[in-house]
Amino acid sequence: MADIIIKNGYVLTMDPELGDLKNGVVVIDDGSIVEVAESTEATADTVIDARGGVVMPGFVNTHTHAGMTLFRGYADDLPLASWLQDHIWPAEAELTASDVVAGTNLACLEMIKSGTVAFADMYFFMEEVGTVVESSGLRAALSYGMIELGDAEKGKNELKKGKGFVNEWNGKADGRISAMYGPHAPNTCSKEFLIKVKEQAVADNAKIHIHVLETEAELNQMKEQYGMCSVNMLDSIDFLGPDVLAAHCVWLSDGDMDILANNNVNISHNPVSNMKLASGVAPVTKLLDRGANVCLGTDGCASNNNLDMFDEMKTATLLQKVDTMDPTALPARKVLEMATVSGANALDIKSGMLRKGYNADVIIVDMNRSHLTPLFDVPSQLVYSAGGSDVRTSIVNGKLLMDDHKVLCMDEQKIIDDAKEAASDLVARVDAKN
Ligand SMILES: O=c1[nH]cnc2c1ncn2[C@@H]1O[C@H](CO)[C@@H](O)[C@H]1O
Ligand SMILES: [Zn+2]
Repeated sequence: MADIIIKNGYVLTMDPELGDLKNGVVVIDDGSIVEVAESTEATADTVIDARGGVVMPGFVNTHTHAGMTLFRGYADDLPLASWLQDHIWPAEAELTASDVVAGTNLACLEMIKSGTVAFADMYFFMEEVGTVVESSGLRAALSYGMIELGDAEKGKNELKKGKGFVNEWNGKADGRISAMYGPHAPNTCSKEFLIKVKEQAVADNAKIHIHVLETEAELNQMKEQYGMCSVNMLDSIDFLGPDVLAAHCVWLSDGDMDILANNNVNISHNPVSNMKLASGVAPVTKLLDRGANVCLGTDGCASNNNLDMFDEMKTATLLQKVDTMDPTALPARKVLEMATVSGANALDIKSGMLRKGYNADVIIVDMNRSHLTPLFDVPSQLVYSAGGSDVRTSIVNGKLLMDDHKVLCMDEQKIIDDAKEAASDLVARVDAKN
């Protein structure tokens, strides 16, 4: 007897070999998908009727700072440098472990409700973040954000903290959690420090999550400091490879794109954040033309201001269309692939596709809604018309986290109340200091 059978739904497998099943079944047992077919002989403890819904792999959000949900709406309509240096960093200086717990719980709740099954996070108090993720039921690749600012002594401490986290958390929660090294960016971490980080990551068999060429200011600073851009500098120290998740990659030359693609670097595109902070437009279409693995992230809630991957997909495609002045750019199915298959590849998890042997990380999207009617093309509808609140059911690692819009793994109201309180106390502390 299997654990769960989902039947009567439109199964969008995202598996190029299997394609879509207009009326199919997905059978789940012991955390994995054991069958995806037109029908099944199997029986299960739980049978979910997905009539009127789309059964699909859940989303992989490849760049966020979950704890930053507490800063949702706190400092908007500002350029990145001032946003970060004058508002976010002073506020983060007051953050406590319990604030990050409250913010990360809120983020996990929001992600579960909007169909995200896995995310890559870079932040502080990561042990606490790990504990929250473990109990939420989600899957995550977590990293402690190391900011060294060219200070060798600070660098030593940061790397020690990063290493401590990697050694303790990589593979935890039945393998749902992986731990990465998180050097913040090439302009906030020195070349010498980045060399050490790479060495340590290789030694620990851990991946690296880093911001790269998010702004023109970073590009100019790097040229001044090193006589070359971030991508060239990282390439010069053999930093780049399939173990690297590079967030943003907005200010790339054609040569930089070749380097990233040839080194199989995973690129997290975060279009909403890039538009909100007016950072620029990442050359996604050109990167994809070069065969690069481009995935999708929301970035933190202070620069988005939500964690909804549906918003991210729609924005990604609209932005490429207007940037290239080509309405055929980044079609719906391709952007869905970025949000599922490519994200799973970037985090090296067997999710992002409904296929036998893959993780049972599955969502059901309710299509029986006014704004989703009529339904001619499922990928188009998901990308251009649907939103996070259309997600009805969420399963991660074979466990039901939300069933028919009811969250089963956490106390929704308590999480909202705790986050409200933590945010207002935090802002009061920041105001008292400044
Ligand atoms: O878009 C961004 N660019 C650069 N830094 C960011 C962005 N969003 C958040 N952070 C900052 O990165 C650190 C993570 O450990 C935090 O300081 C967070 O505020
Ligand atoms: Zn970021």
